Amino acid sequence: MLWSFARPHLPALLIALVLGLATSAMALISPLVTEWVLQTLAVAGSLRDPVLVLLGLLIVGAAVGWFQWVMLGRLAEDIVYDARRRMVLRYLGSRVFALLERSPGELVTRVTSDTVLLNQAASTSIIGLINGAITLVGSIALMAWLDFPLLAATLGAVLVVLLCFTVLVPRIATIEEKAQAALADLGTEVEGTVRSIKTVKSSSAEHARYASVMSHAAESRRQSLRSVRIQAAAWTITGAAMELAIIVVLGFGAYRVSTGDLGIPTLVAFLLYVWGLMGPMMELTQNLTTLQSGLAAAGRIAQIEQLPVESAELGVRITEAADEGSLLRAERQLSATAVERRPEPQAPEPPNAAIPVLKLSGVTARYEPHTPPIVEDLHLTVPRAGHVALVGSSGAGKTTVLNLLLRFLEPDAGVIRLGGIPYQQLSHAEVRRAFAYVEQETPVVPGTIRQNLQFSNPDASQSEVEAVLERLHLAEKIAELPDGLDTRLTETNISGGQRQRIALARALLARPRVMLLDEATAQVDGVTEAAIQQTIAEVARTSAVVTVAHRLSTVLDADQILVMDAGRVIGRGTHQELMETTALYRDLVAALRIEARR
Ligand SMILES: Nc1ncnc2c1ncn2[C@@H]1O[C@H](COP(=O)(O)OP(=O)(O)OP(=O)(O)O)[C@@H](O)[C@H]1O
Repeated sequence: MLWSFARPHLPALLIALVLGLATSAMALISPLVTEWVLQTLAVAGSLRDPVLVLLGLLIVGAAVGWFQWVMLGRLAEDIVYDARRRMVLRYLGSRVFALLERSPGELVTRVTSDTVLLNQAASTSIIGLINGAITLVGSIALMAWLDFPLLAATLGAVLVVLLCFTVLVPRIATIEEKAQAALADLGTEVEGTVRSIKTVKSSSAEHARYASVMSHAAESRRQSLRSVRIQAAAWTITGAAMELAIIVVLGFGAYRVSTGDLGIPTLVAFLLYVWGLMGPMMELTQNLTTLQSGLAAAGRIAQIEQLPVESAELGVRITEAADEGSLLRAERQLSATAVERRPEPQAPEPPNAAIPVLKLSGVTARYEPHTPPIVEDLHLTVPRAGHVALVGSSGAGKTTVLNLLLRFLEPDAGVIRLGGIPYQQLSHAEVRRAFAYVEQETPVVPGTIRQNLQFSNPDASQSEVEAVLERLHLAEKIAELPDGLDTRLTETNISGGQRQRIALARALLARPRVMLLDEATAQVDGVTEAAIQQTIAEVARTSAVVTVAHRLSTVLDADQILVMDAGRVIGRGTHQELMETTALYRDLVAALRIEARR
């Protein structure tokens, strides 16, 4: 899996490997040159040549080392960038409720921190492992050439390290996985606490939240500490084994020098190799541990692939980084959506204006398979112009109808038609292009107010934007902000009602065939209420408006009202008709009257 992230960067990886090997080769030559220096000293010869060679090795080694470092850095960043690109595409292409089911904190950590663990594993440590292994074998070969008995003593120590690897490395992998999962949980906790900070404070629940977040922080610490302990053990054993090897070589070598079997220059060169072995041994230990964290991260990143996507074109493979095709297809699909969204300025009326813009026939839908349907056998016709209001008690399935219209949810049975064409024959983008949607909780989309207003119609002109702002009584407020329309929209610089009006302005600028409005259940201020009412009335003259109505004024104005109860439509008609025929409607209206009077 890890290799699949590295494979597209094979040429860079190979160059970095060759450079690494060159650096290692130079490090391997140094002790031999040292032996040469010592031997030259013993015969009182000129030191010029060996010293020049040593200097040359130093300079070339430094230059190659620097270049390799930069190359590896770039490679690592390329891998992260590529993985992030794939993940974000997958998020944007996935089915809405599959994405919403996962915690935002977790989705964020996958893109931000898991990718960083991955990059090192897929670049530096793959190369480090190959390089370390080759250097190790090279050192051992050169040591065998220098003195075989001394090598046998050294290998004893190397064996200890290898044994330690086989026992410890699999454990590091398991623990790393747990440590990263604990980190993601912590992310989820912090994110949720910050998001609900007002509720937390107003309920004096800081302590409870603090305890909960800190218990996750403690768990993360505990898992990371376990990982640190094992890594420390691996490092200590490696270090101690190498120290031991040096002592053995020193003692045994000194004995062999005293018996005349070994020259001092050879012993020094051999010792330098044993010292030099430290490098590759440590490199191997380090890289194996990094590789384990990377593998755990890659596993978590790969889970993103299980998010079901809306269409095959958006099915970006995360672990098949070499599969550039899937990535380009998804990017093309997204940009095609952006192009399609631009409304045609004078869309010619289709020849048969009698065909309703939306028609739902016998639609049944559920969020999870094998659960009771949330909407059952729904029939609904939305004419090309006019206002259809959905009313009903909480949980009746009104928002679910909007989810069906926007194709966030697919029906289990029945057909939805847009302008007479079944949804199945249209792409998700083609369906959504017909709509503008104002959510109940009007979220802040990251960006400036201008971007928030224009992202569904980037071609809207300045005068159109100004006109819409004027109409929704927002112009004055926006003029007061430090950067006007270019002020970043935050949760605090705009009030809830103003944010709703911004969402409404965005919907108006999109000039949709159908405007969907999920009214806020909470009371909104008078200005916003009047703006909503006036907007619905104006838009409904030329196009369709479907509202989930929570206000009396909205209900009274509607041309057609559907009363929903437990997923079914139990009454439909005008206000007058329903007052006479439907008891639940009378109750609802009575409740709204009380609300309105307050
Ligand atoms: N993503 C989801 N997954 C599973 N069940 C869901 C999901 N969204 C809504 N439901 C369930 O569907 C039912 C209808 O919800 P829906 O939001 O459509 O009701 P509503 O009529 O709009 O209510 P309200 O007026 O309170 O917003 C509820 O029982 C809810 O628990």
